[in-house]
Amino acid sequence: MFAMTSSAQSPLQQLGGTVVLAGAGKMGGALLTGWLAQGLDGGDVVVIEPHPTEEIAALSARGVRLNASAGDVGAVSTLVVAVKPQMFAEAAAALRGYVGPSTLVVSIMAGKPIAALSEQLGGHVVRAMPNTPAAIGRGITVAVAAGNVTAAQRGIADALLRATGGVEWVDDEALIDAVTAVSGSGPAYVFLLAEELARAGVEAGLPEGLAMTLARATVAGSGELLHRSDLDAATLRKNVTSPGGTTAAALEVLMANDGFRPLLTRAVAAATKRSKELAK
Ligand SMILES: NC(=O)C1=CN([C@@H]2O[C@H](COP(=O)(O)OP(=O)(O)OC[C@H]3O[C@@H](n4cnc5c(N)ncnc54)[C@H](OP(=O)(O)O)[C@@H]3O)[C@@H](O)[C@H]2O)C=CC1
Ligand SMILES: O=C(O)[C@@H]1CCC=N1
Repeated sequence: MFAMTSSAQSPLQQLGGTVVLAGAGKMGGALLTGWLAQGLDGGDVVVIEPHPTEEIAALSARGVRLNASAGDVGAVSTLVVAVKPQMFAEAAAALRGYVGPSTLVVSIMAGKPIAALSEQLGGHVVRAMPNTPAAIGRGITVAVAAGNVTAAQRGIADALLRATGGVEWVDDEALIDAVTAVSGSGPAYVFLLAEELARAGVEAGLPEGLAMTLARATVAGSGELLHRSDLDAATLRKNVTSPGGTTAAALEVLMANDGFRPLLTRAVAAATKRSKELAK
């Protein structure tokens, strides 16, 4: 768990009303963890979730209200929509009641465009794409605001998203499909790398437990080095690669014409295409 800032300094203390989180699954739950860790008062949060985990249900001890009806919630400053895009049409019917004329709606759903959100929910829409390292304050989110989002609302969205890591604002909504494919889905590619590195280690003769320990520590340590270093990824890679050594032998395979580049290009293209399909 990352450190909590003092409540006096947290912009999450000044959101000016209730935050409703619809969908407290893997990503919504990660965001909520981040908000509470960064000083958002549980009493300012309502979670709408048909099947809450024990962890989410236990947050009632911190004042979080679970499945409070729209009529009981009062003025909603912000509705964060974190249900699956395939569930949105069904969810929207119930969520509309939480949205007033000046409610900020922050959607993290893959694919769903601002126009669909505005049409189904009303309010002032920010479309955002976070990723699961948000749970430890190390996420990265890209956000785009509808034309009717006020500067104050943009500040609220920024505070909520920044509580879980970095935030990049863009003006062009069309970028979000590729963003989803790179950083939204990206953690899965990195975890797959850890899985496959361990598997390849076992094939090279390592005991399974040791192979997983090495793969996990290598991916995590390399990620942390990339995070902390001023050097770019290519330079850090070159720093591992002794001339005529073992890394050069491996990179010859990974950087071949049919290697990592075309594979990742195809993977990102497939995810981008899927994001566009989810718009419907
Ligand atoms: N996972 C990730 O890494 C990322 C996900 N996203 C986006 O976040 C959203 C959620 O994804 P993820 O957390 O992975 O999915 P999950 O299935 O883990 O979470 C969605 C949650 O919403 C609940 N739910 C279903 N219907 C409703 C409803 N009508 N009202 C309120 N809650 C409801 C689901 O309950 P039940 O399971 O019972 O149906 C579930 O707990 C998606 O739109 C996804 O595109 C964005 C960035 C990254
Ligand atoms: O797989 C998905 O559709 C979601 C969006 C990005 C990460 N998970």
